[in-house]
Amino acid sequence: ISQEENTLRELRIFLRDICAKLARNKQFFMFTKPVDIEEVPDYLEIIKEPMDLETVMSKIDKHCYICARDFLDDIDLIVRNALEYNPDKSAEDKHIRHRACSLRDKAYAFIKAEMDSDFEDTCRDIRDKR
Ligand SMILES: CC(=O)c1csc(NC(=O)C2C[NH2+]C2)n1
Repeated sequence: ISQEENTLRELRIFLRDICAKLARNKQFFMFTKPVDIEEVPDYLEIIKEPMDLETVMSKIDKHCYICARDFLDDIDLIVRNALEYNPDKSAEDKHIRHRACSLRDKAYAFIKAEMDSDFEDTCRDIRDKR
């Protein structure tokens, strides 16, 4: 098995651990599964590229992420979608926007804490030459 495959396997192990920790957090339950269109019928009229933590987990297993940056781009998409769909001054919208910002900060903090930067640099080199 090539050194590249060893590196990408280790990346997947890191990302599964971080994604599981985010999905376990009760604060983020509204981000753990795709929005139910029966419950929120206008969601797909507003949000053109839905994303959620269960989908992120399945993308890890499908080898969609070659570096932590790719993973964080999908976390940022979850956050952006929540901010766009919940723009109002209402307490409910403010609450969801606050949780979305907390999700982003926790994800970035876990990556920074658990991944040394030269490991990410190695992953970027693999991505950039593919
Ligand atoms: C995942 C996500 O961002 C989401 C799910 S429901 C929701 N918002 C509401 O249900 C209403 C509060 N203002 C609209 N946002």
